Amino acid sequence: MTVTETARHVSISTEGACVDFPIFDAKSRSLKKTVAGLVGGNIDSGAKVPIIEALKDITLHLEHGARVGLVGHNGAGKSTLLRLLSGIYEPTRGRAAINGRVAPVFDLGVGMDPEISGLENIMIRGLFLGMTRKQMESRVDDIADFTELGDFLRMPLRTYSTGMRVRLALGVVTSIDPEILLLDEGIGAVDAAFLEKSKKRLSELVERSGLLVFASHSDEFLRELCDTALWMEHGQIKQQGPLEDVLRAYKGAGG
Ligand SMILES: Nc1ncnc2c1ncn2[C@@H]1O[C@H](COP(=O)(O)OP(=O)(O)OP(=O)(O)O)[C@@H](O)[C@H]1O
Repeated sequence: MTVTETARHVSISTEGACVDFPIFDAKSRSLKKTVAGLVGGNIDSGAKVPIIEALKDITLHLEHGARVGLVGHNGAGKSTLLRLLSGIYEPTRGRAAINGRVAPVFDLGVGMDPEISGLENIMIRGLFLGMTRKQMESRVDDIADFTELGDFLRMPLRTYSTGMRVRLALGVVTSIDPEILLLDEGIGAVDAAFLEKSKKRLSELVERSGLLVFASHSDEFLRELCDTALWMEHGQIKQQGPLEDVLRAYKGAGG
């Protein structure tokens, strides 16, 4: 597919989209005692079954070229929004339309098999992220070099430390060519030197991708990858605009 064709159709639109989670085994007494805090989505305890309103009335239009950072307190709805934008969650109400091939990178370890080797996992993970076998075959050597895992690449993944797994996953993720890249920060486990090395590859990945939405608690990372931002609070969009404006407002509000 040519760049122009990609540019023409890559987009995400949502209209009044809501995502609710009914909780069937909640303890009603302790819920009544709950005081409203900054953290988490809204809980509607009026109904028979309490409902967590993780996302409420999300109206959003993102086009090719968008580089959007997601900020907000714990439980504000960032991960749920990424899942809605990826098509993993259908809106409970409202609508969401996604045009383009999505690479959801929420959990770096997802799609990894502990019983097969690092090299085999590189292949499997690449296919899961929408690449073809041929594309992965031409990239596997480069990924293997990047991870610096050497002979461990022939060992089963279950023998890896957490940081080693993240190296492998980051190697694969940063080698793909996604139309829509949805990224949840999960890279804390690698050592500082490797993180520095990953930044360049991450930036290049973002440049190659048609549209980026990146949920992160790190200003530094957001500045590196995004130019606009969306501030989520209690499942709603509190502010959307240029990255620095949104960061300033969010920090000013105690974020
Ligand atoms: N599978 C689920 N079942 C029930 N409630 C959920 C589920 N997933 C998310 N929630 C609720 O939805 C709200 C939003 O959660 P979400 O994970 O989207 O927040 P977040 O902004 O990504 O938080 P964090 O920064 O802590 O990762 C929270 O109140 C959470 O309790």
